[in-house]
Amino acid sequence: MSSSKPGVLALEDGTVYRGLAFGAEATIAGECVFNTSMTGYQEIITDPSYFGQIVTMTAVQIGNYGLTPEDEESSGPKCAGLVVRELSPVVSNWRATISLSDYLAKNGIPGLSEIDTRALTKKLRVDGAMKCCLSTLPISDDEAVRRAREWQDMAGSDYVKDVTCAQPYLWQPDAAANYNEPYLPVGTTMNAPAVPSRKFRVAAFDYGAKHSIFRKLVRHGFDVQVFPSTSTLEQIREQNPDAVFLSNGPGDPAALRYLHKTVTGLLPDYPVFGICLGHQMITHALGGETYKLKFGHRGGNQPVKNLETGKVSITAQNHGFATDPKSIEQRGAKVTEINLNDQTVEGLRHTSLPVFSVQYHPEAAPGPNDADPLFIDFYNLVAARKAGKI
Ligand SMILES: NC(=O)CC[C@H](N)C(=O)O
Repeated sequence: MSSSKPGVLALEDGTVYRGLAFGAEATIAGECVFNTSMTGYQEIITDPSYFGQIVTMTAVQIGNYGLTPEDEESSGPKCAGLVVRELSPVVSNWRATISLSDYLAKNGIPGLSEIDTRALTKKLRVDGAMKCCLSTLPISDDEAVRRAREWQDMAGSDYVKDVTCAQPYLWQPDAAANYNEPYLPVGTTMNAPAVPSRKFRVAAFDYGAKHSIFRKLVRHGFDVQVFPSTSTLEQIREQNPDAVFLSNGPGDPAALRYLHKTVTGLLPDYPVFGICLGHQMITHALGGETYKLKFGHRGGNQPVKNLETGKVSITAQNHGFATDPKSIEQRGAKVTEINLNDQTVEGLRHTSLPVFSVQYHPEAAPGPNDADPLFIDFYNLVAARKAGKI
């Protein structure tokens, strides 16, 4: 429940919103973004791609089903702060173990409610993503605006080093996997898709991955060895994986030159599947470019058209940067998917190597599961490579 204590959100353009504080007592600055998902606030808060960002939820009431350990997408909340219209005064869900406010307080993240999130979202859509300051402490409007302006923009910064794993490890299938399948009747075990009898070993770069992506890979026939982002080509080769996966992650993709270099080295040797930041790393590894979108795509209702099949899927997304299509078309790759809202690049495929990627999150969590077939495509690609067919 929100306290009766005031809190403030200030944008770098001088706009100030006053509301009620919840979560931790803190003053933080970051990039102000909005997410249009109707459900899944826990998965959003714990998605490491939001590192450095203050997330505004456009759904009008947040917190009504609480939080549960199985829904964590990483070791804890990763966004810098949370802004909502109404924080639910009740938590009503048999799985809930903690309220949103207590969870954020426990983890040092401030939240702000009673904000006109529709006005804020419209502003970000018109003027673009902005630096901001969120405070649940008694600071003046001027001080909050000053802190917003002082924040060092994410452009040029490496955020991946703050969220990647410390050591390589083998992903262990966990009980939470059961909760992330669609249409699972409560209390039953999962009616799993036929897992192929032959398993492949995938080396997965953790740039700030969500747990659900590893769960999806396991469910589609992969043993997942997770590697820190700084792992070298030699460390990967030593493991002799059948394929490489590049995860999502936070921050500016252009700033990560050491990752571009590693991926350039991997592309000729392994089947590679990249998502979101991983897709952007493939872009840069090929010598292509990424650029910042005006206000990004964040939510579970982003329409994507596959240019090869004509099929449209509704996807889960969370990104502020995109691939420049011309820059990759000159480098041996082609655009396979576009976002129907703004025609920006959502997928690419290399024309001669077994390499493909998507800008969206095929693991959803939260979001629709339209993109599930991509995991089957990846498995089939690896199988074809192992059989010497490609
Ligand atoms: N979800 C992600 O991997 C985001 C990638 C990148 N940080 C962006 O905002 O575009």
